[in-house]
Amino acid sequence: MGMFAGNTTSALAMQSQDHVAHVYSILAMVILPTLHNARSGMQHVPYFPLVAIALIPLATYALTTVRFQYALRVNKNRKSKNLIIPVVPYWIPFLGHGIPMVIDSGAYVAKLTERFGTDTPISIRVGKLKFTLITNSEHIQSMFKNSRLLTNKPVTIHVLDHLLGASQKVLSFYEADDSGMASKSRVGSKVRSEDRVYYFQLRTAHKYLSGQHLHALNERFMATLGRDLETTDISTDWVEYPDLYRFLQLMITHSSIETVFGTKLLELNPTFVEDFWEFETNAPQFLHAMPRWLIPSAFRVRDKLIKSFMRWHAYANSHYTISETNPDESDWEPNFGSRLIRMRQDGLLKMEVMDAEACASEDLGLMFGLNANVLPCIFWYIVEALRRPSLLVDLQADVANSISPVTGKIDLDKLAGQPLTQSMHAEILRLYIAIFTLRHGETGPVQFSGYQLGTEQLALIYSRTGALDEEAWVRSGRDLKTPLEQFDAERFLVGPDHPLWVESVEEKRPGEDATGSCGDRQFSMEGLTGVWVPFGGGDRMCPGRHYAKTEMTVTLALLFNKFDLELTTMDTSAVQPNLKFAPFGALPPTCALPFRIRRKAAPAN
Ligand code: HEM
Repeated sequence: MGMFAGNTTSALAMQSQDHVAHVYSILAMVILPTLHNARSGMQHVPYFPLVAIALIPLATYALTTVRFQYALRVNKNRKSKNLIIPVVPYWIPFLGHGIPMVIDSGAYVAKLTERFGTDTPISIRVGKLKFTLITNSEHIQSMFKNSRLLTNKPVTIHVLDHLLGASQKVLSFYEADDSGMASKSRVGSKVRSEDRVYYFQLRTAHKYLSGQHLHALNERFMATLGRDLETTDISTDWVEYPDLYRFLQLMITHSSIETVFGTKLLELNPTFVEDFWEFETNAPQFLHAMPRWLIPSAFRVRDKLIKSFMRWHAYANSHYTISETNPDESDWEPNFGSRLIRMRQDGLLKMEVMDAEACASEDLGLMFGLNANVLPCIFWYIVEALRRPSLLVDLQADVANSISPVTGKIDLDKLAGQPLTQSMHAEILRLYIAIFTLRHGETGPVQFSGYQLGTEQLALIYSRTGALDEEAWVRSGRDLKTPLEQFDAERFLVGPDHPLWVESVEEKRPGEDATGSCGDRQFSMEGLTGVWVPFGGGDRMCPGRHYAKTEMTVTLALLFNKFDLELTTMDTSAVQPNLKFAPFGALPPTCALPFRIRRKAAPAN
């Protein structure tokens, strides 16, 4: 049975009625005798305060249940306008749903979705915070259409504060930016154009992670990783390693950092890659706002990373003058690396609040975005291929089909458009990303699908909801030969006799989410908007998604081109995605996966 099967609004209403009946019977058992006793002077009995305290949760649950059911009833009559977002019943006043949200928010949101279905958005309370869970793909699309009115400010500030350790001055600076995301400041905003930090961050990321700049980054990543794999000391004899994830972390992160941030950051800070991954392992603890005294070594390594960035910024700024207007400025140079980094530095230094430490924590944030989600995805990309030898052969055939006859090198745009490679990439993200996307109406309430997101509410969209929602996938025209809990590299492929097959597939520009077609197989995302959301959505959708795809596909292509790589254990069932990292992004493996590797012998001649 589907994860959300049978969860219709009426089922929801019936469930609520059951709750109400249950609550009333408890109240009848506890409150009525208590009232009677109270009247007859029993309040002097020593356990009376305990009974009174016990009554508070009961009364709260009763009231919130009645309110929940009332909302459902009203919605039934109103059909599609001015609908009320029902608040999930809770027991403890003020705290609301805080305890399960703090313990494991991903699991709790999944549980609520399973219980209440996806027809109606539902609201939960965590102290003063009010979240609206949007689980229906049409509601999600409707919400993302309002991008201009929405912000992710509270999330950005939480990340800056707890993950990146930004100062109070920086947090207030972000808080004060009310200029919006359009190229012109919002009317009435007094923020200096140089201080439009949200607009600046997003515009810079979009500009320098797409088009010609993306092309340059892709090529450089391929060349850098190719060089690093060539020069690594793995010989033509088999060598065993205990942990594939660790091996990839050290190997790929180095190439990825050099591509985006240049060579000097790593030269000046030789332990940077190891430090970064130690910091990253503690990301859930930081994001749960754990204080320094509870995780002192995690804080120490973060302090070290901040100092590493500061040392590098000081060096690079004294050896290179950044200028956006300089036509000779190349796409990449060793001090600052890519244009993305140079243009960010340039803009950040124009913001008065951005001192050396603040600039360092900004780049730590970008470094996190660059690596923390991609590396686990690369790991699963390789492991799922190794688990199915014929899949690995087919993926390598995609690579072989993408070799340019002119240059003899992989044509990355062609590789990115191969249907199986596209489907593999989409499936890895579907299964191994568990991320909350949050939105907030910045200037007033926001309407979506007949509901209203109040200014005090945060819309919460969980990538795993759509990823595992059978009803939504069937609605999108897919037949689910493999259950959604399982991996299927061909999940996004359709054949000529499939209703989703498109006769003439338009040529798309590099970097766009193209529909790839090759022979009798076509990659199709049709009907999955709002269902497949690993990169968020709307105007703020991850600007690094195209580069992330290159990293995954190129790593597999180069690794298996240069090396033979085999798992040394046949039973990999213990290697599961670690849900401790939900809902913060990609899920690393729960345990180490041993493997062996040897360099392919050079072809004789
Ligand atoms: C598998 C890999 C990745 C995943 C799953 C991922 C996911 C996300 C998500 C969910 C968001 C928030 C989107 C929203 O709120 O709608 C985001 C934002 C962002 N990502 Fe990624 N990301 C990935 C890789 C990358 C890479 C490689 C880069 C950089 C090169 C990057 C840079 C960014 C930036 C700069 C933002 C913030 C955009 C803003 O200012 O709102 N990401 N990413």
